[in-house]
Amino acid sequence: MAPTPSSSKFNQNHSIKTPQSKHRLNFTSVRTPNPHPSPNPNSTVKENPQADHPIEVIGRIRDYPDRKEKPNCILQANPDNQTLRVRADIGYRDFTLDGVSFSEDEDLDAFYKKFVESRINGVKLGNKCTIMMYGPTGSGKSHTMFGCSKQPGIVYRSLKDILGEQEEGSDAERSGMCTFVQVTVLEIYNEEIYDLLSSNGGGGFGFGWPKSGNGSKVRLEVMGKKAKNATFISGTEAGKISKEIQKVEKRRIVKSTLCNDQSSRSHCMIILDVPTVGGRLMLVDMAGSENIEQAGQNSLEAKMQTGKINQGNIALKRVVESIANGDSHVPFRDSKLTMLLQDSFEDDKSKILMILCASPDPKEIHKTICTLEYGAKAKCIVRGPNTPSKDKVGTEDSSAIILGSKIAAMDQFIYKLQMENKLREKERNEAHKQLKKKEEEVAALRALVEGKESAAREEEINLKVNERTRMLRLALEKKLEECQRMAEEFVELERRRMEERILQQQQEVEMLRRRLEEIEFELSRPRDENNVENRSSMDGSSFAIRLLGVYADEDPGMVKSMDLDMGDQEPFVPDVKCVDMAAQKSNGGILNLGNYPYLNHLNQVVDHDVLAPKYGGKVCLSTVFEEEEVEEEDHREKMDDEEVEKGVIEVKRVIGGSGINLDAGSSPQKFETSEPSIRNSDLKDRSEGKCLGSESLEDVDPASSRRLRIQNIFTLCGNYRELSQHNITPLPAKKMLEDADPQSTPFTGLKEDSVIRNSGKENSPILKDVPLVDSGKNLFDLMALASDENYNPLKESNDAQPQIDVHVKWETSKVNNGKFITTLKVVRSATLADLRKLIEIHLGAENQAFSFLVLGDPTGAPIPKEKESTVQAIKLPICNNQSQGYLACLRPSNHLPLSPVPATPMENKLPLSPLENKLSFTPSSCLSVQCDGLSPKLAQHLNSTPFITLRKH
Ligand SMILES: Nc1ncnc2c1ncn2[C@@H]1O[C@H](COP(=O)(O)OP(=O)(O)OP(=O)(O)O)[C@@H](O)[C@H]1O
Repeated sequence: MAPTPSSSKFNQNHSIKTPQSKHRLNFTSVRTPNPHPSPNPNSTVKENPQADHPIEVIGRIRDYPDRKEKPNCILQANPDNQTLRVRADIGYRDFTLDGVSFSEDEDLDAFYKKFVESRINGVKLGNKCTIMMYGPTGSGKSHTMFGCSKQPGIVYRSLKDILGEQEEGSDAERSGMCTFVQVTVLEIYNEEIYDLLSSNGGGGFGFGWPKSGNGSKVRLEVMGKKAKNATFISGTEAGKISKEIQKVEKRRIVKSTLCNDQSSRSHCMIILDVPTVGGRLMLVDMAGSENIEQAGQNSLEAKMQTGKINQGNIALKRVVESIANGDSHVPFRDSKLTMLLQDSFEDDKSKILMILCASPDPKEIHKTICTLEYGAKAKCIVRGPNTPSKDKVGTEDSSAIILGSKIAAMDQFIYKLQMENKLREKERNEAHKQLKKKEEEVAALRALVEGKESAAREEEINLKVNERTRMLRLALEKKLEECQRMAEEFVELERRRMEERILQQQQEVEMLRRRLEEIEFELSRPRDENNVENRSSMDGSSFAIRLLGVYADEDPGMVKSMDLDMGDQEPFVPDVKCVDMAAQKSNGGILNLGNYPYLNHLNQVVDHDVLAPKYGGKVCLSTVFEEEEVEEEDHREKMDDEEVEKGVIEVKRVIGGSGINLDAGSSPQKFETSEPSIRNSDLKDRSEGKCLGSESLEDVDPASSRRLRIQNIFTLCGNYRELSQHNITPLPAKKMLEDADPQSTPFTGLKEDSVIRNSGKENSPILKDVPLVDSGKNLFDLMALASDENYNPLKESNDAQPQIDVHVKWETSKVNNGKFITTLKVVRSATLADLRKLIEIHLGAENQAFSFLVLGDPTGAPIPKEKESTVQAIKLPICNNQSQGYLACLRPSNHLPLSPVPATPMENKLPLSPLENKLSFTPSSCLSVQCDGLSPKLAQHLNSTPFITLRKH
């Protein structure tokens, strides 16, 4: 049997110190300076400057060249290459080592030269060195130790380094100066030591090499700190020995696990003795420390196997901790591995290089941290000085030495902890500073975002805002006060105006009342005084004569009904609606206003049902003509029994000037009167052909007849009243005409031949070309003329006086450019007063205040209104145009508006009754020329005669 290295004669010179001998580890040959001098001057370290770290720890971080996507590296080496930082999501942790190597940066060759070569050189000089690979499974221990096909590992490189490039039979070998080595390869599996160089079927060196890896392994016993009877190979050629080692390497028990396809299930120990110098190199490839479940070892055998593997690792851990702690007992014998490594820890010349293999994979972080913790603890082991006299001293001295060594180790450990603490504190301070800096930046950004850069600026803005708000509030209050004052002034002004108007209207009402009394007085005179002769002799007032004639008892030709409703409350705007009877005829009873341009916008049919409730309770004035439809004079006799189609001409004042077409024939029963003057009985009489003149009425009821007259007159005298409901019973026109006295009525000669014809010219007013019978005809005459569409000028000219044309225009001034108004056809005897009436009708408004200018007059002065009735139209200057008519030049009065439109919007909103409103706009001179035949008071009263509705029979 080949001698074991321990039994080699080269090792006889080395003293073997065990814990039992109480000798502490001490290196004397290869000593590295203490990198951490004790800060404590009283510590034993100072007293023992020889204190040394027997274990050096190097981190070897593997690489994953085969992976396409490399994992994020959780390990980072500091620039000094002695601190390895493990980064995690929650932070990091630093481990101080003697060196760090990343296989990505340094291949095995570089790693070897950097961290291993120096130790190998020491072995060549006779030192003892133990290089052990420690780390979790799959971390690259075997790879680092044995290498791969491309690059050899530490075993082969060290062998080569120790033996050099020697060849067999060289001069050096012949002279005996060459170096040779003895190599022993052991496997510790399941706490058994197997000799990988020996097999049951083979011999030892030269002849005992196993032929193949399949041979059964020889189990060895441990004797002391060595494997008893272990086989070794010796030689001087590195190549040969390397090949043999490669062969036995394959004999290791390898198993595929979840962590590693080729996981080493055993610890492998290669012992290289250099007998010539006494050097010894122990290379230990430990099995991976692993979690049983994680490794997928579920079977009992696998679990026991893994447990045994871990037993060696745990025992080694305990040994390291025990030595680091300075325990008096170091549990070397807890495992076969530690038993064989005892010399490495105890021999002063022995140096341990622990290579911590780790993975940068974040999944392996837990194992990596455990490995680094273990290595950091091993690095702390301190070996005390080996005093020459220690063997001689007694037990007490040895104890003192041990205690001193322990104290020194503890001091060293404390110092290291303090240094680490300081380092941590420094890092914490730096982190705190950075945190503070970041917080300041965040606060500055937040202040910038929120616009709170400075409190002073904000305060300034607030002050400005407050000042501005105060100024605005003051200005607003000032304006409010001003508005309030203006409103009060305006209200006061309006109130005064109202009062003035009320006063004025009261005066007018009083005046009307007096007029009424006068009229009553006149009407109450004896009947013989009211005959035509007497009337014609009364101041030549033709209008009064006609008025009385109209209401004379023997006037059967016309029936006028005038309703008076004293409860009128609605404001109304002057607006005239004339309904052409002829148009009604041709239109089947429906009145057509389309021929009247100024009423075109009013051309809509309004149902009486709509009007009845609206105007039923108002003060109304209406005169209704019921015209018999007579086609020819020869058929008059036959028409007595026929139902006569009736037309209604109504002139209304309606709010807002809305136009109305009345279909009088369609629903005459809706025009029921509320006045006794036109009762149903009266109407019934009418339908029977009786004349409803004053005389007939008096026959029926003298009191009511009188009342009717008074009301008619009152109505004529100027109240603006709204048309109300009239119940019109169709009357045979012929009967009415027969009953009428042609001598006693002013309408004699008018009949259906007297018309007001629409000339059809563009912009022609309704009363254009109106033939004026004579200057004595009043408005009734004129309107009666206008109601006949069958006007024949030739016939008229035969029955009446010859006519003249009067061209009416405004006087040229700054506000009026002499606009032409119309041409009127009047009889030669017509006066300017008659012209005035026609012009006012033509203009469609009653407030047209103007004066006639006699242009031939050298003064050019206007003719006073009182004299208009005395001046004939033929006195006007002759116009030189083709028609050879007369020119009536009108000068608008300044004090009255040319338009009936209210001057101010407030006038539309006056909170007065219609009567009050109307009085302010009542034209004072509207009909003055017509009143020449009456007393001044009556004439004045008639000036405010309202629009009327005529019913012609
Ligand atoms: N630095 C590296 N570069 C390239 N490949 C490597 C490196 N380290 C390890 N490997 C590869 O990883 C695999 C596992 O490595 P290895 O067998 O050395 O791990 P181990 O620590 O010995 O595991 P176990 O304890 O289970 O034996 C091997 O295939 C190996 O070639």
